[in-house]
Amino acid sequence: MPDAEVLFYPCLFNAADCEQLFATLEAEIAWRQDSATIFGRHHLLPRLTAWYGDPGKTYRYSGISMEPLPWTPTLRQIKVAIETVAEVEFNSVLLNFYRHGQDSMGWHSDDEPELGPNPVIGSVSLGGCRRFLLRHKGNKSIPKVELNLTNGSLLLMQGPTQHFWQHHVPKTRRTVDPRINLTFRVIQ
Ligand SMILES: O=C(O)CCC(=O)C(=O)O
Ligand SMILES: [Fe+2]
Repeated sequence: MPDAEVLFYPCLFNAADCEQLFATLEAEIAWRQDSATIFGRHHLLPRLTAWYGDPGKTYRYSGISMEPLPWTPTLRQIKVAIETVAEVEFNSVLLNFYRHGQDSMGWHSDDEPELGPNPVIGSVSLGGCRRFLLRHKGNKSIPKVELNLTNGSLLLMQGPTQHFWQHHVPKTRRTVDPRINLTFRVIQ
């Protein structure tokens, strides 16, 4: 991929660990359905979300401001596991719960100013496999890149990726298992 640094580890966690991590996170995370304000109108987000991290690492996007909840042992366990691969110390994590195929994430870049100039995003997937697409923002002749974010995988996006590329998780009419995604971040 030009103008990007994207690394994919299909099996960071084994099947037994994935099952246990999914069940714990599904039960213990304070999932909520937020609404985003677009042109002055409120829209429920098509997924559940939660924000955990070090105290004071406030996260703002689409008119939402989230104060982090404190790390749980399970979140710390996942954080430590991916930090050895990413060689970065993350201080916060945005969690997404895709309940079914109609839950999704629209095209965006993770380029909020508080993420700094070249953010490292460590994205862990648990549960149902979903398609993940990347498209170049400037040059439409560069083909889209498609990945299947499998159970137990880690996707690292770093370097200039967020400047030049957007990504999304499309809806699907297929029957898919619920999916938990954790995007670990460094808030400046
Ligand atoms: O669910 C995913 O794989 C993508 C999540 C994402 O892009 C985000 O939280 O910024
Ligand atoms: Fe993202």
